Amino acid sequence: MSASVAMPLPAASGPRATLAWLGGLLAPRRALLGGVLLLSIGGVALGLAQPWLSKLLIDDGLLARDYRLIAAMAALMVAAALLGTLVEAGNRVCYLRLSASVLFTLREAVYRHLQGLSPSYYARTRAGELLARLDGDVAEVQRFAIDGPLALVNGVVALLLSVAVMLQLSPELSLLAATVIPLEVWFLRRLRPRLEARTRALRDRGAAVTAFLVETLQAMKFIQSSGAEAREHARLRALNADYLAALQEQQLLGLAAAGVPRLLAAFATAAVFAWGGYRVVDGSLSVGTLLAFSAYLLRATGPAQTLLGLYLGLQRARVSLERVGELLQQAPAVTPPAHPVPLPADARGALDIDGVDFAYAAHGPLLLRGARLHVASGTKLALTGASGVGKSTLIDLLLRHFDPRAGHIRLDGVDLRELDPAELRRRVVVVSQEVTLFAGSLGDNLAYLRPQASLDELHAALAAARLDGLALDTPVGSGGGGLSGGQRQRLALARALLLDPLLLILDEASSALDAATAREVAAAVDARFADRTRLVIAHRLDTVGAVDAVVELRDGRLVAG
Ligand SMILES: Nc1ncnc2c1ncn2[C@@H]1O[C@H](COP(=O)(O)OP(=O)(O)OP(=O)(O)O)[C@@H](O)[C@H]1O
Repeated sequence: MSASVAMPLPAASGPRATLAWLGGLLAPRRALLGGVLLLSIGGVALGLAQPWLSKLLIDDGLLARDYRLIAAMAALMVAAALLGTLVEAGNRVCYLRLSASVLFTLREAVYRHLQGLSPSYYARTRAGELLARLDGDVAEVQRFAIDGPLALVNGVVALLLSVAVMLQLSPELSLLAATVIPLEVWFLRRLRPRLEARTRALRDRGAAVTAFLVETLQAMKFIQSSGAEAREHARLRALNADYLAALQEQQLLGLAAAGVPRLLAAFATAAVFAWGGYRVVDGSLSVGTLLAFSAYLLRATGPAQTLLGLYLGLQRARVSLERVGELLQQAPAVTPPAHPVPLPADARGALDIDGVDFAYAAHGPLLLRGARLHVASGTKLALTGASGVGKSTLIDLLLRHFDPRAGHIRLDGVDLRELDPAELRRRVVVVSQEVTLFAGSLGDNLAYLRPQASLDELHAALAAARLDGLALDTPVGSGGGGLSGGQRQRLALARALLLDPLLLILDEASSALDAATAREVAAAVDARFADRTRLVIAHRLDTVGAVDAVVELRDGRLVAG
């Protein structure tokens, strides 16, 4: 499963590139896949031995009244069934291990890729849509990646073996049974494009329902306060109706896909019995041969159906491959350097913003143009600017969520593009207005950025952030449920107090606190980080304590305030 990280992503879009990528996924599991294939072929061969044994039992044992042969054949049949069960059990175990390892690797690889995408990507993508692709589509791809080769090998082997035995038993009846094949091929060709289109529609509509649920469940309080429950209920009903329509169409096609070949197989069997029965009556065919032939025909229609199902499964998997492929083709906003430069050992948090241009869209208007600022280490700087002028964007640039279009940002003389992003984000810490908390205890959330912090450190951080009224085991709901807005902000500040940043950025970090508490917490933060560089964004500068300088972001430039 460790192959996930090193696994290359498809070089190009399209099902062929993604299939090649899947081949790469299976390559390290060759041995397990080979084992599963061998065991299933063994199972198929053992299953196919049964009708042959019954033919021998009838023709050479029963009709020839050879009791020893009858006993031997009966014993062989039991042995074959027993061995078949053992082989099947071994096969199940190997199959489960193989498919779980492929599923997890695939999901981890896609998740890892998603971890590298920019905040802009998440701003425009629905979480439920991602969930549907990461869950349903990845599972569909995995099923096909494993079941595909297995069904193919099993189906082909079983079909070839059955056909070989049938030809051996009666070439004439074999030819008769084969007449339905061209009809099946014609039917499948007509069905394929429709099935693919319906499957895409079904998966898209399923994802729309998931996206709706994820969004509205998170916003339930707002929906209740807005009295919008009936409207959202109606939206769900409409989405469900859309889904049902797509499901019905897809199921009907699936029914036709299975039903028509079954009908054709019934025709073939009827023809074989009619003609074969005539030959038995006129004495040119033995009863045992006709019975064995019809048993093999039945066994041949099984694999034929499997191969058919595989062909249709390929259409379904292609849709999911495309949907997963679309995620994988999203390029990360920034590329980590191949050979990162470490920060100097005596780094103190000197920040240089040097002629930085930035725009969100490739050809969009510049939000920052030639922004320039030098912040000496240990300085506490207030950053102001009108709403929407780009302050949060500048912070995202400092964390290297994006790269500037022109110019450089340096921390202690090293361009951010040359640093290992993980090291950068350990040393540049942002406490923002939006506090991210996970379901768990207060202590878990506090220690999230530094899990090895001692209990004493955790308590000290809580006290400094004026949160000492709360115990570490206080339960916290997802999104911080159960805590007040001010408590959440103080928790985020307490988190920062546990860290050792070179540059600490407070982006409206105490906006939900009353002025007195905000000043107290600011004093605690200043005492803890007196020698560190601090960048403070606040609408009310009187709550952040004394600052060394004020800088305003105006018209894309940084000017002394
Ligand atoms: N991911 C994004 N993609 C495209 N445009 C964006 C994105 N994020 C922000 N913007 C736009 O960039 C501009 C600057 O936004 P930013 O959040 O940096 O402003 P701000 O100064 O922090 O505002 P505020 O003080 O209101 O928080 C805004 O016009 C915003 O609409």
